[in-house]
Amino acid sequence: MLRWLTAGESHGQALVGIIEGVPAGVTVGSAEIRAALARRRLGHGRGARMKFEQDEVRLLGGIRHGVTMGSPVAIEIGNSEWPKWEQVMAADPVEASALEVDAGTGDAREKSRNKPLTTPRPGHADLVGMEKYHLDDARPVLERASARETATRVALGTVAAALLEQAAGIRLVSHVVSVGPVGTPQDAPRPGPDDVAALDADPIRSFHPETSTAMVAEIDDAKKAGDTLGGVVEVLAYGLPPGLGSYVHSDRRLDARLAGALMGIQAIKGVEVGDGFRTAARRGSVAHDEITRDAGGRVHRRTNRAGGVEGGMSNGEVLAVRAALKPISTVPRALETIDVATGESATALHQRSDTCAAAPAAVVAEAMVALVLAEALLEKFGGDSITETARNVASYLEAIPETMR
Ligand SMILES: Cc1cc2nc3c(=O)[nH]c(=O)nc-3n(C[C@H](O)[C@H](O)[C@H](O)COP(=O)(O)O)c2cc1C
Ligand SMILES: C=C(O[C@@H]1CC(C(=O)O)=C[C@@H](OP(=O)(O)O)[C@H]1O)C(=O)O
Repeated sequence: MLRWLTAGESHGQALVGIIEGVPAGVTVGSAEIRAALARRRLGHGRGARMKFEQDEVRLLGGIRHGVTMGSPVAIEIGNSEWPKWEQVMAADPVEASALEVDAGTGDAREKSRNKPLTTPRPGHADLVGMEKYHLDDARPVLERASARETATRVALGTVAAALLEQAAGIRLVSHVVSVGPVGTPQDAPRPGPDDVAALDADPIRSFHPETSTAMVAEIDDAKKAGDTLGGVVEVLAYGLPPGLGSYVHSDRRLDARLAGALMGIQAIKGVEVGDGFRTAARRGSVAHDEITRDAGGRVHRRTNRAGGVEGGMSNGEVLAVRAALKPISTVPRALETIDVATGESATALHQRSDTCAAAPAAVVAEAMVALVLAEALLEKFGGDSITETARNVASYLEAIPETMR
């Protein structure tokens, strides 16, 4: 069983993630985790914070000399901006004078950071969070509702991705399909697992150069107008064996688990497996993927409209899932809200913010898919060491009759 958990606040000292159930023998270390975290910081439309903040990775347990030991893997991501927030986000009580906004001593900026946030942003967790947890300040809400937490998921996803590749040769790639109204043409080529460097080099993680240019222009335009944008991201997984997940019960369906994991990312409002909503508009004769043999005699689907999942199970084709991201809710031209301190009408709080988070959201979506697939892979194949898992995958594939593969 693979399970994981994260903790930590956006402006806290550090984020922490633990993943338990990783077999021994997976080669992974801080270099890979740092590289994945760097990819999550990329993307045109990211705000100022991404430029000056560093992710400081420390592996606290579960990995020795670059190889997992079978014990829980614990990862800390330190926040290099912590000294500025040390008093505001201190775990233990601090002297009131250290937090008084107008005390006139110490770091005035840190003190202003402690001002109660009472004008909740429409579209963020602020207002409902204050109602639910009986708070008169949005600070404790936004600290955890913030997508800063996705750094931990990307770190844990890196461990899951290493497991998938080393046990079964599964490789993942993520890209941005649309930004606001600017979409990649339907027939544009999709990236393969060897295209990751090209995607990392693109300003918006697009695989289509003309669309990328238009996406960047759209983001610049929205930013100039004091506005924000959403988009659609896609994750592709290559090399999946058939049979991950199951049709036998709703919560074992791979598509249901992927959808839940993707919807669990901040600001994701829709998920599509394969052609999803587009399939609903087709007739059956052109909606499904005919089963045939390729030139090499291997069974495959002529098309992949299903996105690699049939009956809640991976079918051996490329897995393709998309997630729709709503526009950033901290809108610079500030939306109407109320001041919860007075009950009067106000404009929503606005500090620095991302204009569009599509590129990092793609990397986060890839991590979530890796975590779901790793869990499904271990569920089917087990193994306390990666060699045991790999052996189980190989013998399962060999046991599928020739007439079916
Ligand atoms: C990678 C990423 C970065 C984000 N950056 C911001 C941001 O800078 N400002 C903001 O208001 N929301 C940002 N968001 C979105 C908020 O986290 C999200 O709107 C908030 O959690 C409310 O969305 P929900 O209703 O889906 O929970 C970001 C989301 C992601 C995935
Ligand atoms: C810090 C990250 O994203 C943050 C996610 C976020 C939000 O509301 O979700 C708001 C912004 O933080 P702040 O309000 O402090 O500028 C983003 O920078 C990150 O992705 O590492």
